[in-house]
Amino acid sequence: MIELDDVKKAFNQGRPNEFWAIRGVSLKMDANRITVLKGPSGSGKTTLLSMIGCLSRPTSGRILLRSRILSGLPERFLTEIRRKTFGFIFQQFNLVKGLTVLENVMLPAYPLGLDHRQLRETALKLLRQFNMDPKADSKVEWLSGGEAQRTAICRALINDPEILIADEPTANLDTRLSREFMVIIRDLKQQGKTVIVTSHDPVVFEYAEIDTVVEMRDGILAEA
Ligand SMILES: Nc1ncnc2c1ncn2[C@@H]1O[C@H](COP(=O)(O)OP(=O)(O)OP(=O)(O)O)[C@@H](O)[C@H]1O
Repeated sequence: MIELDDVKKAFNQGRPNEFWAIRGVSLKMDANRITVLKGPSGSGKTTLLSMIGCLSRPTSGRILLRSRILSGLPERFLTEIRRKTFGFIFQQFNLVKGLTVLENVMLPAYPLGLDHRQLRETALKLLRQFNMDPKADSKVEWLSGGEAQRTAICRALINDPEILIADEPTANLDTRLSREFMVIIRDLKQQGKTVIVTSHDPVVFEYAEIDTVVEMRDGILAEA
């Protein structure tokens, strides 16, 4: 489903502080699988994930989604693919303070211009699924860690993405909540989602339902 072909990424290219964060990664990720990118801090996991999720572009090499080359597409196509194909869960969950749980979940769908009432129904349905409906009208700043996590998951799912991308999703969670997160990920896979997670948390990469663990070191794949 996703193919990386000798992908490289440089920051500050051509300047004295030029840095190659990804130095040539080739990788295939199948649909409906859970893939974990693991590796030490600074090994390039987030950089690689953001290129897969069309949040940034490779300096060289190709990224293909269902055999379609993404890396050369103009920005507006890339944005559209990003919105419709990917759901994102970030380490700090990145919920928008001052807004309610329901408003946060609806946010990624606004640019798609859907009917507001229908969108609200979809968001409430997701919140019910994750037992967050009693908190729909609460401001996100008052949520517990587990509630913030479930809100972030609902938000990532609002556009019914095929691929869920999670960057260090358990970094701020205790072991119990981290395990709960993995159960949710497993359920999402059973519903047909493809999941790509970066993590250096053993609760994540040692979880039995993981299909593939890809290890990174200094911007390349570590030898198995
Ligand atoms: N915008 C940037 N400009 C310059 N260097 C960057 C930039 N973003 C990342 N880097 C560098 O690229 C390297 C890889 O960073 P990345 O965030 O991908 O690592 P990571 O494996 O996700 O680390 P962590 O586990 O700590 O999140 C790091 O050395 C980082 O300092």
